[in-house]
Amino acid sequence: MDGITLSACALAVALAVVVGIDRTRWSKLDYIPSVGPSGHLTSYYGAVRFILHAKHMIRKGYEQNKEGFFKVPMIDRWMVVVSGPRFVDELCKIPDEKLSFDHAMQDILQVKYTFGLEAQEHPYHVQVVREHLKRNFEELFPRIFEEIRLVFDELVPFQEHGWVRVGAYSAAMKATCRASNRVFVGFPICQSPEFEKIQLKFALQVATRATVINIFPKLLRPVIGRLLTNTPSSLRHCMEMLRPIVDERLKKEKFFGNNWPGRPNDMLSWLIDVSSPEDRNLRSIALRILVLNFASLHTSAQSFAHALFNLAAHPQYIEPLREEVKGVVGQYGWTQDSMSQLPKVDSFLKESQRVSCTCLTPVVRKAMEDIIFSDGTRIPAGTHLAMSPTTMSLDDQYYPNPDEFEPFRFYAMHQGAMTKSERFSMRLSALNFGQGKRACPGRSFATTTMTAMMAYLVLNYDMKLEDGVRPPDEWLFVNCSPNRTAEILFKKC
Ligand code: HEM
Repeated sequence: MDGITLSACALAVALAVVVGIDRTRWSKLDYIPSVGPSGHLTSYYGAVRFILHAKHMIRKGYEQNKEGFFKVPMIDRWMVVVSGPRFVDELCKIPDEKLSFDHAMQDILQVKYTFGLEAQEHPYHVQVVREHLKRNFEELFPRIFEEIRLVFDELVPFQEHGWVRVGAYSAAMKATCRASNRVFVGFPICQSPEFEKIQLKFALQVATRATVINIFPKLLRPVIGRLLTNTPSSLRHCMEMLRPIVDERLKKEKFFGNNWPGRPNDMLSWLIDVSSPEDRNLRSIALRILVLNFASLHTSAQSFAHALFNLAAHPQYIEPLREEVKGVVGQYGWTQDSMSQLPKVDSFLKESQRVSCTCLTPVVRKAMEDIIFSDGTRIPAGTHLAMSPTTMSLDDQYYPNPDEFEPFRFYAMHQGAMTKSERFSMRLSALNFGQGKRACPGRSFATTTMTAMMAYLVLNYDMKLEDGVRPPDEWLFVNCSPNRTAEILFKKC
């Protein structure tokens, strides 16, 4: 054996030992049923399969453990999935100090090396979404709707007769980015392609870099993390774009306090309002805008693109949706309140989220101490515990004909008194936005904005797919993106 071969063998053995030792840390979970091989080394085969086959693997685990626990292999750990009403209820009652959202995110998103711990340590942006955005939404809705109208009129140029091809994924991304940033940073920055690019790139890079860092053993992560981090450059770009506005507002704030005439009512002003003196600066505020776009953009845009594909694949539902929108908007106009009076559009969006989720495990928590469930199952400290509402939603005990796309099934459920099982089905749907104290604070903003976008489109356009067949989704781990290149045909009606 020559020197190079010998060194390569030594390196391979060392890596196998490090990796094997890393896996033995999880031997306390041996008694929980696994999907795929469960040996310290063989489980890596399952972890590699999980990259592209998470949906199938989690569904298999669920079929075998519908009311209980199973585990799925990730590259860096096992993730335990909890199923069935009894244990979902129990998990929901465990406080955040014991089952931590922040610590799970630190591991999954490698927060320390992607956007930094400061946004988690001083989460004043979450307070702003939870309180200010909700409180001011009614007043802001006309601006959001104006942006929706402008962006779709640009994206689907008028053509007198005939169909226009539009890339559904990029259209959904652009529309969502502009509609939400109309409230986050205001006009004209919300319409800047450069600003949009910074937000999209940051979100994608955080996800990709976190995935790469997580492939390496714990010992090497600080080194890899520092080599890969992109926050400084994204933050610098975002700061450059926001500098003129934020500097001016901070200057006025100093002279006039927070009530000067003409002060814009938007996310930037609210962030300035609630930040502590140490955080009231351009850097901290630009970081919060990046983080908020990270939390809101891909989730909303992907859900909306899924809904567009589902509608274009079932164009027979356009007319009943259009009738509903015509009636309500004709009577009340485009307001936040009128958007809450569109039960068929709402049902369509919920059903779309049920059959085409963006994330199989929207709720993940890290056990900060050993957690014991009522059947005696012990989840050791350090374990990631997840729920997969989408997988449960494909079970016929909660939804009849679960694999069928039935856009008005939620509408029908609301018509009469709900059964116990239907109430749980509604809960599964809500779990796509998380649960408890850490549930998504942007839920009503996201659903109202998506409702307004869908209502505007069905009122103004016919839609179809070239061959009538929904293009395949793109899976990566537990995340499901709608097809990024497929087009939908639109015709002004
Ligand atoms: C369809 C769109 C959306 C979906 C499916 C979604 C889903 C989620 C989920 C599953 C969580 C974690 C909850 C948990 O673990 O219990 C979350 C957290 C969060 N979401 Fe959303 N979200 C959406 C849109 C938005 C929007 C539009 C905003 C902002 C306006 C937003 C802001 C946030 C924030 C700040 C958090 C972190 C909360 C915290 O740290 O306590 N999301 N979201």
